[in-house]
Amino acid sequence: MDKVEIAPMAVTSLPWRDYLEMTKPKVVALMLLTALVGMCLATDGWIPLPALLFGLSGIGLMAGAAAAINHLLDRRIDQIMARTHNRPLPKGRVKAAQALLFAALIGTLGFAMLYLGTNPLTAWLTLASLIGYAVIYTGFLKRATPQNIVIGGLAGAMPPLLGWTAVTGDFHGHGLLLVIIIFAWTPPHFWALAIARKEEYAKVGLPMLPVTHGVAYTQTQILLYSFLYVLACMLPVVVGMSGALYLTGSSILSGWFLVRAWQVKYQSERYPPMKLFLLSIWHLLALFVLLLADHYWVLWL
Ligand code: HEM
Ligand SMILES: CC(C)=CCC/C(C)=C/CC/C(C)=C/COP(=O)(O)OP(=O)(O)O
Repeated sequence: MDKVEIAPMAVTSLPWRDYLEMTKPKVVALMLLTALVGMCLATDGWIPLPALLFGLSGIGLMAGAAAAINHLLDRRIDQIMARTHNRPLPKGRVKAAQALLFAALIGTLGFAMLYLGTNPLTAWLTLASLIGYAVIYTGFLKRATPQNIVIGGLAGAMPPLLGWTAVTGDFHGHGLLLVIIIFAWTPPHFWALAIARKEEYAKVGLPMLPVTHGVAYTQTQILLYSFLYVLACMLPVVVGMSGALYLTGSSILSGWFLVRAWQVKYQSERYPPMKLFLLSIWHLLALFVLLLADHYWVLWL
């Protein structure tokens, strides 16, 4: 019997994949983990189910909408850069109007879920984060200053606080402290990649730090922000939010990150910046899992 062959195009051109790609699903997934940790640390009991379900769905949908707007506004520069030229908009698989409609739909749905299912504070704060990333960072800062990701990084760092307020309906310094950790993490995370992609950013005229100030200066900044990051990682212990398990685990993680950041500065032939970019993602993930483990470990003792 003849084999029935499935044409590869039939698989690769499924439109939902393009829409999913525009939401930057892996980035949003890590953000949702940090939001979940914010929720868990906000309470000693169970997270109320509506806050958990509507909170995570709403934050995820609005972050996905912000990412889709980023794809829309960046479609022309994305077309030129090798890393991004295959994206749905530059390739014409999704039209600009479709992307806008998609972002508006999921963004509105996310806002409604947060407003009605959690509380107005969380809905407005998440909207502010969406505007911070999609409009202020993408539309303005990214093209204006090499400090773009330091300032714009605040929007991406917000999810733990959003998770916190989804549960409590109120600000708390401890939630803000988790934001500070991600805020300090963002420059080593992004500049490590920016060094590796320096030529591409220069080609499209984006003023990323390695383009405007050179690789050596960026490596120094990565090392300095890595010190800030490990200091920020100690804050949960300093304020008594986390205990011995977190202290032990995060100290090991911090030492490891500092050694790698030091190597990026002084031995980059042995440890290239792109490796630090990948490490940064696993590092933040491990750190937030530790915060969670420490929280429940202490409660169950
Ligand atoms: C302004 C702040 C940020 C900037 C400029 C930035 C930049 C980037 C860039 C350019 C990539 C793409 C790498 C590629 O396509 O190969 C990336 C990947 C990634 N980022 Fe960030 N990032 C930021 C904040 C965050 C935050 C807050 C998180 C999560 C808490 C995060 C998690 C990730 C993850 C998980 C990936 C890997 C995605 C994948 O492999 O598809 N980033 N980041
Ligand atoms: C509501 C809320 C929590 C909003 C946060 C939204 C969000 C998805 C932030 C992502 C941060 C990020 C990946 C920035 C890279 O953008 P880039 O344009 O520099 O990178 P690119 O060239 O890969 O697109």
